[in-house]
Amino acid sequence: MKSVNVGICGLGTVGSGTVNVLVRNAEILSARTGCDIRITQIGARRPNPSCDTSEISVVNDIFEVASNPDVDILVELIGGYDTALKLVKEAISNGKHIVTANKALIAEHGNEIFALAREMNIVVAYEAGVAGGIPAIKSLREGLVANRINWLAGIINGTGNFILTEMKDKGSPFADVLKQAQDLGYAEADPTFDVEGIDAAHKLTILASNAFGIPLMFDKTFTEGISKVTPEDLQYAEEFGYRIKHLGIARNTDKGVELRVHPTLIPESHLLASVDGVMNSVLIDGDAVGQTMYYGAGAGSEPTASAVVADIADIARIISAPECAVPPVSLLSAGQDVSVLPIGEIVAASYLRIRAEDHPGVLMKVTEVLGQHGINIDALLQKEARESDGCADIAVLTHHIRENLLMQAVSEIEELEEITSPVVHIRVDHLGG
Ligand SMILES: NC(=O)c1ccc[n+]([C@@H]2O[C@H](COP(=O)([O-])OP(=O)(O)OC[C@H]3O[C@@H](n4cnc5c(N)ncnc54)[C@H](O)[C@@H]3O)[C@@H](O)[C@H]2O)c1
Ligand SMILES: N[C@@H](CCO)C(=O)O
Ligand code: NA
Repeated sequence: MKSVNVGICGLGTVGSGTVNVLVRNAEILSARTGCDIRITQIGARRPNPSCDTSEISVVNDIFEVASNPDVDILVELIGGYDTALKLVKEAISNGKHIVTANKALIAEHGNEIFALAREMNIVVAYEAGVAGGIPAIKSLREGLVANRINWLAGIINGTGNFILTEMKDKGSPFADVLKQAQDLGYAEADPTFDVEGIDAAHKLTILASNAFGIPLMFDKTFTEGISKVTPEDLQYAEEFGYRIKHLGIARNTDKGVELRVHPTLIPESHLLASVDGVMNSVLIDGDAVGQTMYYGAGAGSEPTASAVVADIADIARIISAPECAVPPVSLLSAGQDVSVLPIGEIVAASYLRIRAEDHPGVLMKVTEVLGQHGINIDALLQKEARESDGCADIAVLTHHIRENLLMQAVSEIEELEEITSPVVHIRVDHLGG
């Protein structure tokens, strides 16, 4: 049986989970891959009581792992950009295959990393970085390989989904729920990455690249977080028969590719609407298969380790198989330049929340502005004025409209003297329904 030697850098939440899964399931893994997969070295600043490393060589300097001749696969689980990039490049240059859970690194430096990997004939695998334990990348790369992918949409940040769920179900304050997610090891080192949609944009960039065969285009991904979603919006959405979810959406259109992350109203009857808590889900529409949907834990120690170890097993098979039997672990294609549709050009239905002074005729003025821009109202509700400020909320669902046109109407509504605060705008998506 061929030995495959693994070096792990970083022994935090995911690193310790990876050690535990590799050790606990060693027999199953060797039966399934035909390889003896063993951890030969760990690079860590300190031991982690969540896993037993007493029989493994542990060094402080992670760069020792990158140059260790007894390491075939370097597993990067330190997170962050600069050191991680240096480590991965050094390991590739030394002929080591890479497994990483670092979506920030792949989304922002992946084009450079893959170019180097191609030169060196090295595999770089990153399943754990996208939707944690869900085999989303593997599904796109292998299970759906026959399809032209039309679009995909996903709840791909566990922390954000956890926050929206707790706010809706328990009315819990934002800060308390975020603290809980941090304590459970779900949140990024900088939790604004979760809350402001940057983490989801990293993952969407990677999904879109795999789905459409395009370069990684994180800089062109439109990103809006959940920090401005209020309990009122969650409640009004529910009254309209919708839920608000933080979605990453990638669509292949005639005019260009849509790449966007933002809070989204989706019909309450849609399967994605019931994906709650830290769970993730990815919905993919392919021309042959139609829609397929994947659901599972998007974060956490062992769920994420499950994907890290799956990548290690894939690479073990590749390096132990005769060349003619190499399984299909492709690198991202270099792709060609593609145009990404500016957010103003997308055509979507929308939810607007307009806070207005409670005077006769205000509702008419608002609907008149919408009508003048050719914006059709699908549904509307007005709430009683609050005693505190004498203002009432008007919530509107519009029909599909190009976003630039809608924004013109919104700024005209904001100019009306009875409108006391900025209009809240959340996009609506029926997700192919
Ligand atoms: N936590 C999750 O649920 C989850 C899920 C998917 C992906 N990820 C990604 O996995 C990676 C690791 O996340 P985590 O949650 O395990 O983070 P973590 O903070 O728990 O662990 C990172 C570990 O790396 C160590 N480290 C950092 N720099 C180091 C260095 N130079 N030398 C030695 N050790 C160093 C830290 O001390 C820490 O123990 C990140 O890229 C993260 O985005 C995490
Ligand atoms: N912070 C991320 C971890 C998984 O990538 C999340 O909450 O989804
Ligand atoms: Na995954």
